[in-house]
Amino acid sequence: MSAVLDLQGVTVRRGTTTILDGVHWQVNEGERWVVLGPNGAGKTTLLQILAARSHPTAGTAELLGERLGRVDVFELRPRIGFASAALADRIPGHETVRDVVLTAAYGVTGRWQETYEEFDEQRAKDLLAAFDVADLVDRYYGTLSEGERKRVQIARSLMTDPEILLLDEPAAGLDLAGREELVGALSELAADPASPVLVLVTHHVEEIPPGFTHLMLMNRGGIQAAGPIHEVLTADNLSQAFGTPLMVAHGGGRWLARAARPAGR
Ligand SMILES: Nc1ncnc2c1ncn2[C@@H]1O[C@H](COP(=O)(O)OP(=O)(O)OP(=O)(O)O)[C@@H](O)[C@H]1O
Repeated sequence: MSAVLDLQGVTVRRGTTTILDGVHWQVNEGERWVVLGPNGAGKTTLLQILAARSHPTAGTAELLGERLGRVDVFELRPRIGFASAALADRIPGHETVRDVVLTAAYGVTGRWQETYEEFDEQRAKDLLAAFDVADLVDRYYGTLSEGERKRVQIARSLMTDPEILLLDEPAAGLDLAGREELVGALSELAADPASPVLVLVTHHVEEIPPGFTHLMLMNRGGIQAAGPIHEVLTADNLSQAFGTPLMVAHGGGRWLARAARPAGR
């Protein structure tokens, strides 16, 4: 069985700066990955490659068996769901929630003159229901709370029934209740065998939904450690990646991290 994502020596340079430095990484069918790392580690740059929105400067990236540089990215992108703050910023505030989700079928963010089948309409409704926002279907996107927007964005990213789903900091900006609801929804997504391969980027171990199976810890454009989450998410690995002594605890399917030495001592 070939890997769903296969990066071999992926390097990204911008000018004289090396942002990703020889990344080797494989993701297989059924896996649910968290990518964790400090500011500037290269997480967003990595996701841009995985979303077929950027090419490596060196090395090879195979997404769904297709090598970047040898494939029409416009055919590849609908097979890869992607939700990020940058994409969300392009959604017009006057778009209805229904259209925000529906327009993903054409890979656009504003409804124009496309026609949609009843099948598309039903799928959009089902996805909104799956993320508990079905009752918002006629609301304008610009009137939603941040938590509601995040759920709509994830529903949108699943509209094309992708084989990979990339989520860039989905809990950023949410309050505690909003974060917990989103973590619950993502945990259900992770548990569903019909879900695509999931890759979730975050800065915080508290945002890792139960059911995520693997972790890649990034640091300075490289991989600090990668593998099954219970092997990789250790105090030593986390402390090295974030450059400060940290402790890690696990319970009830959730993770928690804090300074190894309590503040003030
Ligand atoms: N076009 C560019 N030219 C020069 N440097 C860049 C460019 N794009 C990104 N960088 C640098 O590459 C590094 C990695 O950026 P990236 O956004 O991938 O990190 P990140 O892990 O997503 O960070 P954060 O957690 O803060 O979002 C940063 O130091 C950033 O300043």
